[in-house]
This record gives sequence, structure tokens and C-alpha cells, in this order.
Amino acid sequence: MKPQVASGDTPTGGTTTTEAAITATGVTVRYGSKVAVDNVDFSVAAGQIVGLIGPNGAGKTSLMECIEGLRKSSAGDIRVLGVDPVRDRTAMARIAGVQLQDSAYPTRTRVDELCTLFAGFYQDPADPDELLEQFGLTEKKRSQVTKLSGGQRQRLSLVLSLIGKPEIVFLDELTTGLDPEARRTVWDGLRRRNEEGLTIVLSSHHMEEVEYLCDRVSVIVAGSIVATGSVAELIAAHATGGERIIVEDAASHGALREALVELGDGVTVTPAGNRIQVDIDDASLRDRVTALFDEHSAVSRAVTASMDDVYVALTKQHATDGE
Ligand SMILES: Nc1ncnc2c1ncn2[C@@H]1O[C@H](COP(=O)(O)OP(=O)(O)OP(=O)(O)O)[C@@H](O)[C@H]1O
Repeated sequence: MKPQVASGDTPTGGTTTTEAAITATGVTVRYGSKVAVDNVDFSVAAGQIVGLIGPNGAGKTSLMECIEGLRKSSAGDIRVLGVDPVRDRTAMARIAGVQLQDSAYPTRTRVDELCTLFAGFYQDPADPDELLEQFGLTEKKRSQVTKLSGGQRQRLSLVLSLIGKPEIVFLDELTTGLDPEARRTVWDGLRRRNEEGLTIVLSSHHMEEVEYLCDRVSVIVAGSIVATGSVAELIAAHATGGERIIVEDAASHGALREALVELGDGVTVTPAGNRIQVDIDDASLRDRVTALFDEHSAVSRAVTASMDDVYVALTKQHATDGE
């Protein structure tokens, strides 16, 4: 029987199970005495987009490299669509594509030549032109790889990871260095591939990206997965329970800030550039806060909780737990 994995809540409150694309149990990665990944269980259902987030050095790349088969874990068991990624490199190359953080390609080669070279590795490759188009590189087709910008090279490595028509792709910080338009192009291209059945595992430091793309997200801190769920589940469980309001033009609102601080523990006042971030944890103070805004003629806007809040709450909590 194929391994199954819970893939999320159904509208009736139960959970659905689908074929597991990845099952990783008890994965540990040690570098000498350093434990970079500590007895982690991680699973991904086929057809999902799953994100790994966490601070620098948390262990995201180490865990992903083990799942990709590029690194042998110190302990644990990993299967990718039933394949042992370290032992069966040939099967792994057939089913999985990998976009690496620092990809080095022959520098004098042109983009289209490199795509043709990669396509030659596979029996039934994807159409490189279609991929270049999908990820906004058609105009760079005849450019030497060395003449591409960092963001264009990043997109090229994504195209190359998809040329073998993988069933699952691993993307490590995929849009780092991309401008906002290129980022949207990449996200939309990936969504389309996902709709065609591609399973995607990505690590990211961009919470907006995770919110836009991911069906499920795992948060990794100091080598352990500390939370997993959909974006909505994580926000409901871990984002600040109160209300957040942003006040513009902090420079002219010193007195307002002092008055808010005097309200005590139920209100947290945080300077944020030329804005003031006001978190109302005690709802009974809401009217007094509003009255102060009116009194000081402050321009304010409420913001909804996001993955940023989840990230900050969990990394703070687990950094403190670890102390
Ligand atoms: N080859 C290595 N030798 C020794 N230590 C390593 C090696 N690779 C990673 N580490 C250490 O293991 C820990 C986890 O690193 P890893 O690269 O997996 O983290 P990450 O979450 O991907 O970080 P980032 O967000 O910065 O990419 C870090 O403390 C790092 O210094």
C-alpha cells in the first residue's frame, strides 16, 4: 500500500488523506557536535505546495538536502514517492527536480544551449521554450549565462529544475533577489505547474510568498519543527490574539505614544520607522485607544494578522524555550 498523509481540514472538520509524496521520520543531521536537524518528522501530500520557514541556520537547507538525496542524514528514514533518495539516485533524478541556492553553470554557454543540454538528460523533457516563457526569460534565450542578472539566473535555475518534468520539485529560497514583478511571474508559473500535479517543497524567508503559494507550512527553529499547518491554521493558532493598528507619522505623535504606553500591559506600542505599531491585547482598552487617536488627530489603520506575526511569535517563543 502506498503511504498516506493527512493533507488538511475538510469543510466538515475532518481530515482528508492522500498519497504521500514525502515521508521523513526521525531525521537528524549532525555536523560534528552540532545538531542541525534534530529528530524531525516531515511529510508532504502529493500535489501540495509546502513551505519550510525559520531563521537563518535553523536547519531548512540541511533537511531539504537529505530529502533531495544530496546529503545522508545521521539518522532517520526518508522516502520520496516511495524512493530512498540517497540509495536510489537514478529513480530520484527521474522524479525530483532541485533548484539550488548557488547554481554554477558553464559560463560561456547561452541560455537556450544550456536548456537543450539539460533536456538531453531526459527521455521526455518539457519544452524549454514554454518554461522560459512561463518564467519570463524568453528575451534572454540567446544571452550567455554569465550576462544574466542574479534574478534572471535564479529563474534559469528554476527552469532547469523543471526540464525533466519532475513529479516533485525542491526550491531553496526561490525568489531571493527577484524584483516584485519577476516574483509574481515565478509564483504564477509555479501555481500553474502545481495545478498540473507538481508537488512543490520550498524554503523561504518571504512570508508573503508563503501566504501566496503554500497549502501547508512547517516552521523550523533550531533544528526542530515547532509548528505545521495551513497559513490560516497557523495564523489562528499562533498570531497575536489581539488587534493591531498602525499609526502614521510617528514623528509628530510623541505625546500619543506616551499616552498609549501609560495604558499599561494590555497595549503594546512598538516604533516601526515613521509609524507606530499598536497591539491591543486587552480588548477592554479598545475604546480608550480610539479616544486617544481622536484626541491626537492620528491617522491610523487596522491590519490583519499575517504569517509575519506567526513567524515572530514562534521564533521568539522557541528561542526563549531554548535558553
Ligand atoms: N557543511 C556544514 N558543516 C558544518 N555546519 C553546517 C554545515 N552546513 C550547515 N551547517 C550548520 O547547520 C545549521 C543549519 O544550517 P542550514 O543551512 O541547514 O540552515 P538554514 O535554515 O537553511 O539557514 P539559511 O536560512 O541561512 O539558509 C547552521 O548552524 C549551520 O551553520
